Amino acid sequence: MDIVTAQEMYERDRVAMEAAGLDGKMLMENAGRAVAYDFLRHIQKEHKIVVLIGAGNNGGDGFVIARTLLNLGYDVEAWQVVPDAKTTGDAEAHKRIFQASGHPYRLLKSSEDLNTSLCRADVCIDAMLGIGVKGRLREPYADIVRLCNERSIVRLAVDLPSGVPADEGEEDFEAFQAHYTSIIEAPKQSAFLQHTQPYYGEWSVVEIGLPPKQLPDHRRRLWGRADVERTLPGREAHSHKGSHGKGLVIGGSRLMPGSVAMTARAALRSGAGLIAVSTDSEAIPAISPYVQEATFVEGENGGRVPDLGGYDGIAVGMGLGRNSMQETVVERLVREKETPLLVDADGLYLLKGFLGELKNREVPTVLTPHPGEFAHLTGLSIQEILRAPFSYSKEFAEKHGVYLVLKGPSTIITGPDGEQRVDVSGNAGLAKGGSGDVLSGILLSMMMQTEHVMDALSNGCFLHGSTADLLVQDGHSKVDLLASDVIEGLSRTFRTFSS
Ligand SMILES: NC(=O)C1=CN([C@@H]2O[C@H](COP(=O)(O)OP(=O)(O)OC[C@H]3O[C@@H](n4cnc5c(N)ncnc54)[C@H](OP(=O)(O)O)[C@@H]3O)[C@@H](O)[C@H]2O)[C@@H](O)CC1
Ligand SMILES: Nc1ncnc2c1ncn2[C@@H]1O[C@H](COP(=O)(O)OP(=O)(O)O)[C@@H](O)[C@H]1O
Ligand SMILES: [K+]
Repeated sequence: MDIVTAQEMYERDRVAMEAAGLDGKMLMENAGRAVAYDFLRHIQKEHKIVVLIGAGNNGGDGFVIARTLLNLGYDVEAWQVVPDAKTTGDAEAHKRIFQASGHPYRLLKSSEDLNTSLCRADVCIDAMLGIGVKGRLREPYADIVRLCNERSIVRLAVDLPSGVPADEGEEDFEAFQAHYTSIIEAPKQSAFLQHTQPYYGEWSVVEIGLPPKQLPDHRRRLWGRADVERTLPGREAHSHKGSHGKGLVIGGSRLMPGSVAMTARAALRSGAGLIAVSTDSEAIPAISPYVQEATFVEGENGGRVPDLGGYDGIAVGMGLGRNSMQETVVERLVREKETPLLVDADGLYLLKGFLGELKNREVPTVLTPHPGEFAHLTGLSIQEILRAPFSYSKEFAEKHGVYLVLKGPSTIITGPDGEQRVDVSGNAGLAKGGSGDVLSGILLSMMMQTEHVMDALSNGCFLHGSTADLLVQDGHSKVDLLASDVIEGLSRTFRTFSS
């Protein structure tokens, strides 16, 4: 499913009209009806419903929604919150259809009148502003949004909660606090950002009849279960351990043996054929009982970088430490040009001095920072990154020729050509030390078994997050979940794909 900016959404509507002959009124009818039927899951016949209608096309959708619900026998009051002269075009046309169907609407004169209605209502549908919002809410919208947010009432939003910007980059806003948002056609960037996503509540997307084959490809999409089913590598009856990748994991130290142990075990649990670990010799006794299937390797004079020949993928950085000796390890790996490389955790800190060399690597380089690590790599603040993660990821990945996995509740995966995928699986049970180490192991394994790196990374993120989701539905809570539980839970997730 594509993720769009407001501009891209307008472009899609234009293409639908020009290339497929759909007209704006038709799209509005489709949108309003699809949203109304989507809302039925959240409303009951005995509910009193208030529909708030703004001046633009979002308001036009509101007239269609109110008419559809009235036709179905629901108790609906439609409130147009702006003067009649403000509604024009398709929205005005649908207002006429609404009236011609025998339905009256109320015009907002003062917010007290509306408040009386809201006091009696069980459900409030926000069809005031959608992707056309610019800047902070003006009156009367700001006042109405405050009234709605204060009331204990079910709040449903059409396309976007009014006031929430569609695009990333905007921080100064006030908005309708929805319990549920029915998004029209394609999720907007703000559905995935830490500061805007909470206004949406739960959400889903309704289809309104745009012609998929004619639409521009903005190369930014939500990665879901169906995509994983389509691209997840299988296991041939005649495969052998060499068919599934020989990986090297470099990291861990005397005081941090667990990280690299979890990476190695997660890689094996995700199907890697062979895993070798290069770590501090003092850490080996702690690691080997936990991953008996792994072998241990070392470089000359007990060094961290062994002979790198023969591996299908290398992951470096988990629990590695950050001194100058380890910096040399990262430097050597960056200059090694034959093996796909994943860099995480301490490796990312040490990588900063060698960013300029990444472009020279001839095989994929994958960086897996959380926002703090990405801030270190870019010199931006965490807040700046969270405000516009799509653009900063794209800029960085294109500039350095890397695959970037920017982790968080919505993980953004960006390719060196700027393509982006978003994974929203996972839950706050993963907000615990070690989750990232497990993800690195899964990603290393997927990279070695999948030709297409973007698929490998997207699938790996999905497997990690959806395992955590399965575990908290059954057997665990978000409080007790451990990173090592996610490793053992992978078997359940893989079984859902093979059955
Ligand atoms: N064919 C299509 O495109 C389809 C579109 N669809 C629907 O249309 C929606 C987009 O419609 P849209 O472009 O009319 O914008 P919309 O969100 O209604 O807002 C515009 C109004 O907001 C006002 N306004 C702006 N900022 C403001 C502020 N800060 N504070 C207060 N007011 C503010 C602005 O006023 P102005 O600045 O012009 O005075 C103008 O009156 C989209 O989200 C989807 O629901 C579907 O029907 C499917 C087909
Ligand atoms: N609240 C959350 N919801 C969903 N996923 C989360 C949440 N918090 C963390 N995660 C996921 O858990 C992992 C944490 O990685 P990271 O921050 O590197 O952890 P650590 O370094 O402690 O191992 C990432 O994959 C991230 O997407
Ligand atoms: K809205």
